[in-house]
Amino acid sequence: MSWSQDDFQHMRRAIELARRGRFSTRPNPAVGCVIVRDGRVVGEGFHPKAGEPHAEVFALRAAGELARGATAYVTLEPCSHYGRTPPCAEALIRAGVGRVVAAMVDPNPQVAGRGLSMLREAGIEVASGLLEGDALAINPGFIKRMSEGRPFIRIKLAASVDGRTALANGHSKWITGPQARQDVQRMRLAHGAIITGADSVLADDPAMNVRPEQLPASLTLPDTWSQPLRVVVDGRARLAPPLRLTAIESPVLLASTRAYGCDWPDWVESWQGPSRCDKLDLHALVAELAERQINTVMVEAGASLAGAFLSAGLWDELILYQAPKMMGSDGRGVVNLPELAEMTQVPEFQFKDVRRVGADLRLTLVRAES
Ligand SMILES: Nc1nc(O)c(N)c(N[C@@H]2O[C@H](COP(=O)(O)O)[C@@H](O)[C@H]2O)n1
Ligand SMILES: [Zn+2]
Repeated sequence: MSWSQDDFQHMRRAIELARRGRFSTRPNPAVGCVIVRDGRVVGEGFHPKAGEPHAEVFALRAAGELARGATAYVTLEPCSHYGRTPPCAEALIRAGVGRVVAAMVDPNPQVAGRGLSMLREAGIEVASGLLEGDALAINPGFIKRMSEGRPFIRIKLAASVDGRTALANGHSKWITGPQARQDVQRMRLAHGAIITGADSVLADDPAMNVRPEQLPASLTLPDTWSQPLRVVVDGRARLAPPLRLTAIESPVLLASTRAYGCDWPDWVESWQGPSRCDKLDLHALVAELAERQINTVMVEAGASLAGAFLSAGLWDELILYQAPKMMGSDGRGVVNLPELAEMTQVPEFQFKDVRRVGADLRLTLVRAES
């Protein structure tokens, strides 16, 4: 498929529009649409929130009669099904567009190519795959859940340059600087759930929420944003109020293998899952989160739980903030892994991105290519 300079320009704009919804559309994907007639943009739209119209509908409304014979650039294949809203493919056909360019096929099994087929069958010229990599990068969680049935899991770690997270006596505040901590706030916003462990809650009494006043000033929060679900892996149900985490009125899920002997506020739900090797089965927890339509999960946990997610293969991206400090070999390590006897057993990663955040480094690692 060959694309013109104009095609690239309009799809780039559609991607920019899609990104406006990235903090508010979950469980839906963030999608953008641009309608162009005779080289002139006649309509633009993005999906702001699940339950509200899709990007194509906003763009068609803006274009009105000018949509007839126009080209619609959409970052995701137009939908073909009745979900919370009617099919966009039908709306595009009714509006009489002449050409539809999609960046990628919708991995939702209810759509999966049917939207593009409907358009083709109606005589519309259809092309797909323009700036696909950029479109894939907007919705990693939606794509993961639709194609593999589990959320995209990001493990966040913070350590000194010698890989320590705390002194031997447990003191750990603060390893990274204020800009790295602000970066974590921004990252939390993009996740449907944040997971931590009971040990971290008992040691640090964290709130685990997004604090808008701590977000970068350059970031405009849409009115429709929501707090991520805060999840605590508390296998033996050791937690009890009062906790900062449960005092803040936004959803918390306490995941354990047994019942609690105490009462929690209405916004705190306890969920009992199966155990595996005497611990809460993390596969079952992740499946439960997918069932609850959580697309992206950030694990912000201590060395044991982070290591357990890694060892179980339940991860897609590792974010490691490294502070220019040394805490010495008596300090605590960043992840616990089972004892390894051979170098061939050492888990290998590859760097996807390395950048400075204030005084610290932020390393993004993914699985090594085999
Ligand atoms: N092409 C397209 N544009 C949008 O703006 C969208 N939000 C979607 N989403 C697809 O439709 C499903 C959600 O449908 P409802 O909002 O429930 O009607 C979502 O799972 C995607 O497959 N697609
Ligand atoms: Zn749609």
